[in-house]
Amino acid sequence: MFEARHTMDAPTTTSADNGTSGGGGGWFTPHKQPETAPGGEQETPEGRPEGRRPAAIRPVGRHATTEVAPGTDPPAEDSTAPPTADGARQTTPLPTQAPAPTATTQAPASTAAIPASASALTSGTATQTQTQAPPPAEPRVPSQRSTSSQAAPETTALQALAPPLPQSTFADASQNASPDAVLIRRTMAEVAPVADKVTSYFYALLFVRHPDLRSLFPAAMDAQRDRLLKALLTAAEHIDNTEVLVAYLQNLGRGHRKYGTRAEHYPAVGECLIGALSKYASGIWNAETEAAWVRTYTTISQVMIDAAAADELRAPAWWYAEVVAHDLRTPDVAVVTVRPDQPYPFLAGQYTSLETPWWPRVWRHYSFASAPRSDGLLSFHVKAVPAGWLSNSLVHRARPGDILRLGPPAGSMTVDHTTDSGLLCLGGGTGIAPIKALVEDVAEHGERRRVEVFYGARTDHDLYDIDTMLRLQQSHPWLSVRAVIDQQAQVQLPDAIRDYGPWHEFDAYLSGPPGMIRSGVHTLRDVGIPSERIRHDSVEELVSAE
Ligand SMILES: NC(=O)C1=CN([C@@H]2O[C@H](COP(=O)(O)OP(=O)(O)OC[C@H]3O[C@@H](n4cnc5c(N)ncnc54)[C@H](O)[C@@H]3O)[C@@H](O)[C@H]2O)C=CC1
Repeated sequence: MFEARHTMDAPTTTSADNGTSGGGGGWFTPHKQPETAPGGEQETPEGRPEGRRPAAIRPVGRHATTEVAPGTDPPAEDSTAPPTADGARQTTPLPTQAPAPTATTQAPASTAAIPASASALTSGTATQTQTQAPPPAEPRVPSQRSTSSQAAPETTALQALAPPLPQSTFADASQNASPDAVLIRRTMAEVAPVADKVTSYFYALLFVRHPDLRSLFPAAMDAQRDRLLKALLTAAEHIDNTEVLVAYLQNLGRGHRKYGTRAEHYPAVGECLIGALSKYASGIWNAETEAAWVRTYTTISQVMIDAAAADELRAPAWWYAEVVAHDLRTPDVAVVTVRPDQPYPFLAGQYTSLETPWWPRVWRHYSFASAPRSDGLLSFHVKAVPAGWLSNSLVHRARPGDILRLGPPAGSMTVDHTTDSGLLCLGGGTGIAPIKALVEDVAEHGERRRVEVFYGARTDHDLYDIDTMLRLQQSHPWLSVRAVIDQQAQVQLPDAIRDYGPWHEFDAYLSGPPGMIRSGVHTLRDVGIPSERIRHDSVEELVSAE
């Protein structure tokens, strides 16, 4: 289902370890190395480009737990427990209430499962402080195409841009796995039942041992704390799939620049990752397994570091953007238009990550609702969701003059202009935003490609952008727009296409809620569109943002 046309970013450098060298061959030092105090002496990297390689990592798992004194409290966190998505108060925010990481103490369970999607290593500016209760998880809007690259809407970690790695791409990855991959997956299987504990322990270790890194993360870690770990574990699990993984990690590395992530942070993360895994996979953990993780993490982090370094040469870590228009289309949907402080290059169909001044270091993904414009303005369709603090602030609080921050563009749900295939576009709710951008993109290329848009909404009142779409239809004879309203239609959005077609000559684009994406992929395959011609935002990412 993941299309193969995804364009990989050019390699930014020759990455250090390809995962096949000897154990501990990177700057990441296995636990058998003499331990040193946090921030103390570290192994000198060898044979690496100057300056950008991080220092040695020292895993701190069961072999190092005595370094964290029992009863040691992790760095202070907001004392106000963040509300959960359903409005309830969370009683165990992390890492504040996480027991000190020791060999015998378990961190509190989180709600996250380990293998998941995307990314966010750290986030936001370290200079801002936040005293309000942090926002709970919020649906994010992404758009990574089901291709190999990354996701939509960043979820996560190594954060907003951490495009989710398409799991299904690796359906057959278990066959012919490398020895390291076998050991990695064995570890993952071992920790799967205690994924929440691994997550909690990982962040507790990270913030106890490296308190300076705490300021890179949002005040509220409830929604985002597992993003980094998820991204790392997802990448590790697919370490054999070089092509897809490199693109994913490069995007992840670039996306982390806006959080203030630097090369020297990676060893700290690596040692805590190994520390958490070795503790909770103790039944199978041995020197061989640790060496595999060291090699794998070294490879992963080096690709990210190199991509970030290359990106530094051509783009800012983030853009400031002033709100210049705010159009409340329904009681809970706004079209927000911003003017970036400097040129913002992107492609129609991509998404960005967005931070408001009201929730520092909390980023969410939103797709660009227009193709690139000559005036440089960008627009987003934002729906205020229950308990979604960032989306509510964008819909109900943002006004012209407010300054937002934008991360880099991401996602590969873009139009392939090398073909003249028709485009079948399904947009559900605010998922119509990138679909509109794709239509504008086709129009600007002056091609006479058929574009068939199906726009789904719960009620006719929810068709907040139908006027725009109908205007486009009037202007372009090659464009057809059909509204599918749940309350009135016999079938939901994806199945509605069955009454039209044939579609087997079309490229398909899906954008909307995860359920729509899932059923849409099934329907599209069923009507004869091959998987490699179906593009959509990452379901993993969408799910993780719910
Ligand atoms: N704002 C943006 O830039 C983007 C938003 N998205 C995602 O789009 C979604 C939009 O949310 P809402 O507007 O509340 O949409 P919604 O929940 O009201 O659903 C919109 C329509 O999608 C279809 N649909 C929904 N669930 C379905 C299912 N299980 N099976 C088949 N069809 C289904 C129906 O036609 C429904 O009317 C969010 O998940 C958001 O993350 C995706 C890309 C961009």
